[in-house]
Amino acid sequence: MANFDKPNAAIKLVFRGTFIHSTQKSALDILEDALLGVDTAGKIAFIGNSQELEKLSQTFGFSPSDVTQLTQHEFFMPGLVDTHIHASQYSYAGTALDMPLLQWLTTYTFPVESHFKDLEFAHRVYAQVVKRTLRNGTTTACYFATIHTDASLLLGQIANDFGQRALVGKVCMDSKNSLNYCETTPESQNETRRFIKELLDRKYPLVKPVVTPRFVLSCTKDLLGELGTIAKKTNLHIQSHISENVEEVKLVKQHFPDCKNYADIYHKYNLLTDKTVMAHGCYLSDEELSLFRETGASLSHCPNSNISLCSGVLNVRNVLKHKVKLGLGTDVAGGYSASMLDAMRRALDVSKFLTIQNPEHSTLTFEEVFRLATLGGSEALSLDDQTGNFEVGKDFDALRVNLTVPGGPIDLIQKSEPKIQLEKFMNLGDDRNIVEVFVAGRKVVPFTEPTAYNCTE
Ligand SMILES: Nc1nc2[nH]cnc2c(=O)[nH]1
Ligand SMILES: [Zn+2]
Repeated sequence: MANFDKPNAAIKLVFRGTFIHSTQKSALDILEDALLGVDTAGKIAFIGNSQELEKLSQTFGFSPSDVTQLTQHEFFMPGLVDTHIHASQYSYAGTALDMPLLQWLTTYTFPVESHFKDLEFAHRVYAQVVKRTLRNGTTTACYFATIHTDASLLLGQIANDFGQRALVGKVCMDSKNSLNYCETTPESQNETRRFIKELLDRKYPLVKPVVTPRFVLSCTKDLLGELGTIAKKTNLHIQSHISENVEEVKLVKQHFPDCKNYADIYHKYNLLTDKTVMAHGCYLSDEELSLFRETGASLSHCPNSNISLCSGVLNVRNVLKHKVKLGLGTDVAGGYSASMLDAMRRALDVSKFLTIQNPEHSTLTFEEVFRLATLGGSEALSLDDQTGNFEVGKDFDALRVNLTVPGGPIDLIQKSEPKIQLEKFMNLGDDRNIVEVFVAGRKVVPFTEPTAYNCTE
């Protein structure tokens, strides 16, 4: 039986073919020879069996000749959700991975981020990262920008122009560092308020601000307190980093001797809410994970970054056992790849590495990792009422995947079942296989470039 609500908007797209997604009940739900309709508001109006075509076309008022048929080597899957990515670090992605976190920040990261007061430079980098991630199937991205308000607003504008769903954070940091890449406390507070107001005033349908203390070592207690208050008043998302690296955890303990543990510091300043996403968490204790569970805060697992900066290893199985919401992140440029396909592969690698170390460890399956990259990510960002899978009423955020594109990376395609096709795509595929990307029902890849971005760089 088809799933649908009463029709309340006209249908603009209907697809027939294989749909693969995760649900609450199952990491992998495969619908073969299915029909999915998208209404003019970009929402999934119905999903059902193609035998119901006649009835659905009458109920929803579309013509069966308008149905787009997928080939046998194609399927639709939900768009990928990158729960943690530094748009500003994209300019040096793939380089500078020879130091641990704290030295890496002062040697490479802060000098590059300082350049984003130059809006032309910011425009170039931000347009590239939005395009690259969209091409790689990231329909939702949770971005860190830099401390610069106007450049952060520009990132919001560019995501909106290209049609990517995005949470955008102007980074807050008022603790002195050797490079002077920081703000005063009042500056950080006032500019955060201005950033939130100006971004909300623009009424971009898919782009929202996120309160972004960089991490506790970059912020004074006054600033953390004020950011907690701002997030509470505005009911906005919050993002930061937690427990990524041993040296960082040690310093945090020294700076906050009164707090029980790292998670407790954020909690004390009202920064652990059901709209908080914290990156990494490699060294969180079971007690801290329980606090995440109680507050509804989530974690972003960034395996490429954790390996590349030799930071640590997150035990995802243990996080899931504690019922903490969890998604995947690329963490560009600590992670060298902006592709969520890479994040999925590295998540599997890390899990297998844990099994090598301890054969009792229960390795993640590719189905579970698929879930983390889609529905899990949307839950981690508290956007699962809008995106993450193909439930009726959600926005149609989707990738049309074709395993047999000419010159593509996947050979030896036999007529295989959808589950095998998905596994092949996850392990061997790349952006050439992502032939179309939809966000809220709008086709955003291939690009119909806004003319302002029409450059060949
Ligand atoms: N990976 C990573 N960790 C951080 N902790 C504080 N800032 C950062 C950053 O930019 N990247
Ligand atoms: Zn990060």
